[in-house]
Amino acid sequence: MTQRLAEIARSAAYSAHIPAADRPDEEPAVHIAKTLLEQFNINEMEIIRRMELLDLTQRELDLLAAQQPVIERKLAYIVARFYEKQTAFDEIALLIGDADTLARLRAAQTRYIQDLFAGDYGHAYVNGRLRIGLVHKRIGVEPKLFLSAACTLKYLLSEVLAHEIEDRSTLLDVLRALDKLMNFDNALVFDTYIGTLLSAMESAKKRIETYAHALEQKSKILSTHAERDPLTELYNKRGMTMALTRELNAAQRRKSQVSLVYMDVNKFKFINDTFGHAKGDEVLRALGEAIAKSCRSTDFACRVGGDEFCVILPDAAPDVAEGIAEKIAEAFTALFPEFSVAAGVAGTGPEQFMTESELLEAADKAMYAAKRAV
Ligand SMILES: Nc1nc2c(ncn2[C@@H]2O[C@H](COP(=O)(O)OP(=O)(O)OP(=O)(O)O)[C@@H](O)[C@H]2O)c(=O)[nH]1
Repeated sequence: MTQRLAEIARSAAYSAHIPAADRPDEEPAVHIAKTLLEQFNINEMEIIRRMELLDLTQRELDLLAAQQPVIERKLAYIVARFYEKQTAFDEIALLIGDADTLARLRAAQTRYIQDLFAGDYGHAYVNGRLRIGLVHKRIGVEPKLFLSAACTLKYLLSEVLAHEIEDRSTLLDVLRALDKLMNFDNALVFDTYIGTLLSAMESAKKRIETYAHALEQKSKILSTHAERDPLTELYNKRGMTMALTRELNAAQRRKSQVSLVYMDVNKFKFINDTFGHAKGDEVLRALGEAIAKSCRSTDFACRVGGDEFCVILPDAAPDVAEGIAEKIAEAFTALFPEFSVAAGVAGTGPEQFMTESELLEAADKAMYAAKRAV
């Protein structure tokens, strides 16, 4: 390993030796607080590895640095020719867009050419190449356009070097070194380009996940609404049907009973007609509350339409359901002594089972029988 590469390796080994927490320049894991080198995990060892992969030696780097005076003399010419060639492509001219941008790009390109022959290919150099990838991604320069620029520049530099270096063997060595260094640079540019693309995709994915979660919550709320009666907040007919089907299936599996209380307000039409619709609503809400308070959390209190209510009681025999119906009726009459409710009960299981509609019909019939008996 040459002297400069050995120095880089020593400093990498030194920083790897110190625990992360004790390293003064160690940044917290916040993305924005990290340098590009840190974000892309490029340390001294990585720089050396990349150079080794391209067989780019210190001798070659020194050879490039030795060409600095030649390049410095021809710098203005190279930059001018470079933009002449690049802006001949419509899409590149369009991308550059205006004179100010062109002036900024000229300055950046001048610095890059100087860097190529400055002899220092450490941290600052690599950081500069990574930044180019980042900027190209941000302003939307596609890799094919970047490669076109890299090719144009290499051609111009080779042309100038070929003109200035008389010794053919030295010229070939310099051109080979230049080729390797520019490949080293391009790999860094592409790494940042791809890395930036990936993090943009990652953040888009996160945004989509957040959006999907919000949608899921919203659809849960909507489907809850679809099963609820807005006046009493009890299950509506749809919610009742779903719950009854589910509970009958579960009871058949468990070989248990399901009972149903069916009830309505006696002469509700009269209440509406005499005291008004608002009073009718108040009575319905009160009955809904009385039902909800009288049953267990595993029961389903439902308003199936108009003044008709029902309670599904899983794991309950009809006599338990009778007790609940009485409790509801008492709670209702305590609120409205002048009004009354009628209730009917039916049960099914644990061996033989009625269908949903048979059970509903049986409870409804029992309710009408009770109504007639008053
Ligand atoms: N206030 C109010 N009335 C409703 C609502 N939904 C239905 N109704 C009314 O409830 C009444 C139900 O009347 P019926 O089915 O004849 O019941 P009823 O008068 O109690 O008769 P019986 O059951 O035989 O005692 C109808 O007048 C409907 O217009 C509601 O949400 N609010």
